[in-house]
Amino acid sequence: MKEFTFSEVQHHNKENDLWIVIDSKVYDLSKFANLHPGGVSVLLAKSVAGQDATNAFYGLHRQEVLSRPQYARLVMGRIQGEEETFKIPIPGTISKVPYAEATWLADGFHTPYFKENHRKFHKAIRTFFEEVVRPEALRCEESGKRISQEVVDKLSEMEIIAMRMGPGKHLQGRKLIGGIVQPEEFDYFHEYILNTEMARFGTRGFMDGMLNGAIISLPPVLKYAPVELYERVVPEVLSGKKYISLAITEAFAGSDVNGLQTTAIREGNYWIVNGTKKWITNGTFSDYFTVGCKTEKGLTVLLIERTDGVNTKAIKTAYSSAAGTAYVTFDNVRVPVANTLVQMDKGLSVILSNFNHERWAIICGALGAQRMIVEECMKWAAQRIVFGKPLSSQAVIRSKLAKMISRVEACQNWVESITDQMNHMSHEQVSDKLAGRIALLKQFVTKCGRETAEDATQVFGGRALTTTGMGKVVENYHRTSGYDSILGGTEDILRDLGVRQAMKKMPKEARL
Ligand code: HEM
Repeated sequence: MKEFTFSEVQHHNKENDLWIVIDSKVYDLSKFANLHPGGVSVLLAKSVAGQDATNAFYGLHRQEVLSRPQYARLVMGRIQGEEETFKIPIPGTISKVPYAEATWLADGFHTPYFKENHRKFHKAIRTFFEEVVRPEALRCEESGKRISQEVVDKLSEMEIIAMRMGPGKHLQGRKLIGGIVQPEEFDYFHEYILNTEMARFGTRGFMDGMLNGAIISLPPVLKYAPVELYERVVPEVLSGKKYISLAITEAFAGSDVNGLQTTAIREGNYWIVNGTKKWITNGTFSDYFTVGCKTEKGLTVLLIERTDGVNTKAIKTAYSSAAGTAYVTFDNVRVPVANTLVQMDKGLSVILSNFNHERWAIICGALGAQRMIVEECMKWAAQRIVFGKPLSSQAVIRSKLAKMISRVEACQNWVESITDQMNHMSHEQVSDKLAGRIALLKQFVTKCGRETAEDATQVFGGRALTTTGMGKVVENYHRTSGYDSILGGTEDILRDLGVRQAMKKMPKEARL
């Protein structure tokens, strides 16, 4: 790279002949100045034109701006004898910002839960997500387009779709992340890593679009489908060739699954299904739907294929339509009886037993996102200069940071302890012992997340209100953190469930 002295740079300080230095690199902005989104005048200011504008730059732009190809081209050399300080982290790097990582990932800390294999797995996942998924996530979040087949194929090659269903026999014979973890070794801490890592891009809509529909709709197929149906549908979904959604919620009934109005009426070897479903994640592009229907005596869960009479319509929501959120209608849909996922009229138990894993997965994602917001705020408070000092020199900002850190650390420890319990319990034990605790944990994590979203917005000020620029990650989080607090059960419902479950187990002899 060509080298310059600082005094050489200083001569180029006017329109059409404009150089600046950012972190030891010399940029020629002569042609770019008129195209600069922040305007030309700011670049011609005395403190910027021909000067070292590192602090001015980092007060106004995210680091990623400089790595965009159209801007990276503006570099013409570097200052003699100087080294760059702010290196763009290579994919897979562990952040050194205090509290930006869970303790188990931070240098010099210990963990009773995560083993060497989890660390290897984490490194591979973070690298893969940052190299392959992140660029796609940013593109889709903005355009509203669904995840491309190319990226889905890469996810399936790594067996990420299969791993997101959790540990189990569906992993047998699969080469997970090229063989880094053996199918029988894969546990809920591995799955926790997948869920937290995918939440780190500030792209909440895309995150649901990254086939979150499958993690809630395929488990009933894995558990209850007759052999023939299983052997056809499961390989298609886990290889990313077909998509699947859970269709339970209706405009008529959300958390009250008993109030569903979609009906399935038996006619010989078929069910005739009529009704509507709302807020169906991935519904706009799904081939299969795991559907809760009202039948003569109760509820039945059917696997319905996208055939005649099944229609989906995109619903506009607060987050990106990359999630594929749909309104689904079933009009006289003929569903083979062989597509019944559970013995007739036992549907409610299928739906309810599915909720614990779904809620836990949402918790992990919400935790990953909350932690990423703490990192954003720590960095911003350190680099933003106000009244001649870093933002962190203000006690009120430090107080907000303290609250954010305390919340995320409390959530982290509770999540790790519940995840450990899941590793040691059967499906039935989880339903019996953890349903209430997972419900309480979820409402706690999402409430903390929403409080952190509020604090982060105050810390970033106006920047947290724009979808581009410095505060874009906080803006996305503030706009979308409510999703975690609603999907899989609202906070109020979960608080109630948690306490009801505890009350059921109160010993009769307990007295003050
Ligand atoms: C290589 C040099 C630079 C490049 C490539 C660049 C690029 C950009 C881009 C892409 C934006 C849009 C917002 C974003 O995506 O972050 C922007 C905004 C802006 N830039 Fe620059 N910029 C450069 C240097 C500077 C410098 C030295 C200043 C000094 C004051 C400056 C001041 C601004 C301002 C005031 C805004 C508007 C910020 C806002 O809306 O909050 N830029 N710049």
